[in-house]
Order: sequence, then C-alpha cells, then structure tokens
Amino acid sequence: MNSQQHISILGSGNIGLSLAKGLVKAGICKPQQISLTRRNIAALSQYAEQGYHVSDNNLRAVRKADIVVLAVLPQQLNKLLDEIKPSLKPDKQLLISVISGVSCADIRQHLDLNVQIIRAMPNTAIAIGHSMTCIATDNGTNKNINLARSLFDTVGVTIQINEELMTSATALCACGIAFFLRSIRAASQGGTEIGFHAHDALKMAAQTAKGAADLLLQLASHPEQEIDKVTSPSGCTIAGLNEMEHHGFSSAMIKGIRLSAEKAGDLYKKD
Ligand SMILES: NC(=O)C1=CN([C@@H]2O[C@H](COP(=O)(O)OP(=O)(O)OC[C@H]3O[C@@H](n4cnc5c(N)ncnc54)[C@H](OP(=O)(O)O)[C@@H]3O)[C@@H](O)[C@H]2O)C=CC1
Ligand SMILES: O=C(O)[C@@H]1CCC=N1
Repeated sequence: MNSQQHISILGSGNIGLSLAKGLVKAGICKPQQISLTRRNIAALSQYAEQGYHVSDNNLRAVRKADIVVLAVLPQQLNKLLDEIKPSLKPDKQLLISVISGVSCADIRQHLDLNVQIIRAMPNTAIAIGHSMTCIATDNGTNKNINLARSLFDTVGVTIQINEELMTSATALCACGIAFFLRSIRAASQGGTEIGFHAHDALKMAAQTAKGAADLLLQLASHPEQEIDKVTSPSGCTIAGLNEMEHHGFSSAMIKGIRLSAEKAGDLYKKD
C-alpha cells in the first residue's frame, strides 16, 4: 500500500478492528488511511482519538476507498451490499471479504456487478502480527492477489488456497484460535489444581504452548516426533497423555473442528 491509498473496513467489530490494529502496528499504513464503520459509532470513539476515520456512513467510506474490507456477520451482509452498491467502483477498487461461508460468486451475484473480490480468512492474532490467513479468489487478478497477500503477509503468515476450502480454513485457523486458547486455559486450571496460583499457571501454560508450536514451526518436525522426546519410559508424560486420550482428547478436537467447518459453510442464509 502506498501512502495515498485508503482502506475502508465495513463492520469494525472483533476481526475488523484486529485487522486495522495489525496493519497500523506493522507500519503498512497510518490510522488516517483507514476508515472504520459500524452503526454504533460510539463504540469506536477511542479509534477516532487515534486518528482513524470513524463513521456510520458506509457509502462515504466506500467512495474514498481503494480497498473495501467486508467484515460484518454473514447475516448482515446482504443489507450492507444493497447499501454500498451505488458507491462501488468495480474497475478501481478491490473488495476483500473476511466473511465466513460467503463465496466470491455470492457477493458478485447479490451486487450484480463484476467486482474484483478476494476472500481472506485471518484470525484475531492478526492484531499482533501473528495471524494464519488463508486467501482465495475466483476472479482476482494477479495484481490484486499480490496486493492482498502483501497486506496479510505483514500481519502473519498467508497461504492461498482453493475457494472451496475456505470453510475448512475458517474452522482450523479462525475458530482454531479459540480451540487452542481453551486448551491453554484447561492446562492452567490443571496447573492451579496441582499448586500454582492462577496467574502463574496461565503464564506457564501459555509459554509452554508457544514453545510446543515453535518446535514444530522452527524445526519443521512432526508433533509425534517431539512428543517421543518428552515421554520417558514408564514416565509421567505418557501416563498423563494416555489418560487424556482415554478421555477423547484428540477425538474431541477433531470432532469440534469438523462441526465448526460444517457450521461455517452454513452461516450465510441467502434471501
Ligand atoms: N472474529 C473472528 O475471529 C473472525 C471473524 N470472521 C468473520 O468476520 C465477520 C465479523 O465477525 P466478528 O468481527 O467476530 O463480528 P462482530 O459482531 O464483532 O463484528 C461485526 C461488526 O459489524 C458491524 N455492522 C453490522 N452491520 C453493519 C452495517 N450495516 N454497517 C457497518 N457495520 C455494521 C457491527 O457493529 P454495529 O452493530 O454497531 O453496526 C459489528 O461491530 C464475520 O462474518 C465472521 O465470520 C472471520 C475470521 C475471524
Ligand atoms: O465464530 C464465527 O462464526 C467466526 C468465524 C470464524 C471465527 N469467528
């Protein structure tokens, strides 16, 4: 993005704001280059103080944007598209949708305009530059794909996938943040039960989880390879691990991810 370009995030809730914060933190753009919209703009007052353009006027935000990010809930999308259609400039703007369960074709069909759309599925770690973002498109030009990649690369790791896998990406990566957080919370609760104060237990569990993830990412190794290094014969790790498996640890995670993916594909109720 150059310093003259403007990005408008329509639907500045959890993920919209995380994206805005991540882009500014990465130095990709200044708050003054970002418009944030929602209907209840009082909830955005602290962002106005930081220099973001804050508004409940989607039409105006779209008019000045080079990149329009759609970040409302799936059930809020059609109304938003009807509202912004008169302001869209299909030849000059890129639309990026982070909305789960809505295809590029769904959006073009509803608008009845041949807009360039990239779908992106980031997660809330985008706010601190550690998102796993999947992108997909069915009509984006290389130039626009590269533009989207260049944005999301600055706020984490990006991969391009086939569009039909976007609901799976939603479950594994976007919902996944919650799944791993709950695992860390559960570990910390175990830690408290065996003697640590809650705040120490949480810090110890989070750092241990970070170490485990980094072992895989930095060494490019397989989880079982690293697990084998921890499980001493007749030791306490294998005892704990097997107890967890007897209670369905891996199975619960797999079934949860499957259900989330099913639900993600079902979120957009067409009118
Ligand atoms: N949360 C996450 O981790 C992720 C979410 N997503 C997707 O991102 C989208 C948003 O999710 P999330 O951020 O969690 O949801 P939120 O409810 O937090 O955010 C949606 C925002 O849209 C605003 N909004 C609703 N209607 C309009 C409108 N007509 N014009 C402008 N703003 C509007 C709402 O504010 P108000 O009511 O004040 O208008 C709200 O702040 C969803 O489609 C979700 O599937 C994708 C990846 C990760
Ligand atoms: O829970 C949801 O529906 C959204 C999509 C991915 C993360 N949050």
